[in-house]
Amino acid sequence: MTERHLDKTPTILRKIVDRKWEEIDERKQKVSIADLKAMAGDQPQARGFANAMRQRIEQQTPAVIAEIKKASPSKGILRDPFEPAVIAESYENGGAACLSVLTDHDFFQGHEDYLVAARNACSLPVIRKDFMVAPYQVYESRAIGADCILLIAACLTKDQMQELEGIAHEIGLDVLVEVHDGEELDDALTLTTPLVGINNRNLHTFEVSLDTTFDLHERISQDRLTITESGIMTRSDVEAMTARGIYGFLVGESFMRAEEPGSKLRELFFPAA
Ligand SMILES: O=P(O)(O)OC[C@@H](O)[C@@H](O)c1c[nH]c2ccccc12
Repeated sequence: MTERHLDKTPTILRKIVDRKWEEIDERKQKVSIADLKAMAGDQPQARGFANAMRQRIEQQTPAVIAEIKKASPSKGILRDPFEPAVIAESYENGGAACLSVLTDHDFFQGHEDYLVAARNACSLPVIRKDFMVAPYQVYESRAIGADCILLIAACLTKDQMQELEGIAHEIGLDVLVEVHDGEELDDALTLTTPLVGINNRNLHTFEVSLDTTFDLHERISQDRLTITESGIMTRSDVEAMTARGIYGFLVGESFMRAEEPGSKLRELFFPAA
């Protein structure tokens, strides 16, 4: 693979990506890419992820991607016991627009089965949250029923992102491209997807600053949908975003730590409802 980001790639991300390539090799021994393509082809039409986001954002209503995540490298275990189907239902009742499910095993304690269980428990579109580096994973995402995939600019070159986006769109998946700085945003804006996520978490230091969104959002044109990601914890964080015209959100931790994730979503985003 071309590794343009090698020197600036943060250690943890580097480790995760190295592990992904091993994992893909292991998986290829069990299920061939041809089998995955066939399974992907047998899936019913995807639930429109980008459309669900666009509809709300155009009405200037919060479009919340509610995340199902058991643990993270920076925070450890977030929720135990962890019941993806119960959480998914709760999120739908709380007014989520879409779901995000972590499927990475080794660093986030996620699983493909969690995505399947969550998606079956509700009618919301679901993004597979994982570290996509190869076409194999894109077909696999469609085969397990995902509606959208994540492309993280910090671990992919522009060419890789364009290739993976092309495959995703060809097989009916939406794409969310994630950036953390101006250079990554330049690459991301060469893609055709309307969904541009700005990660407030610095993957070198794990520090979170909402200024990342405020700064980069200025450079994103109206035809794209900005989604602010990570570190949204309070009602005033939400209001700081909507005051700047940002209505797309991706939130995990603050929901995962709440007893009722959907009630927490409602409290943060729809306090009057
Ligand atoms: O739990 P938080 O701080 O609300 O963040 C959610 C989401 O943004 C975060 O999980 C995330 C953003 N980009 C990622 C890429 C991989 C894994 C996880 C992520």
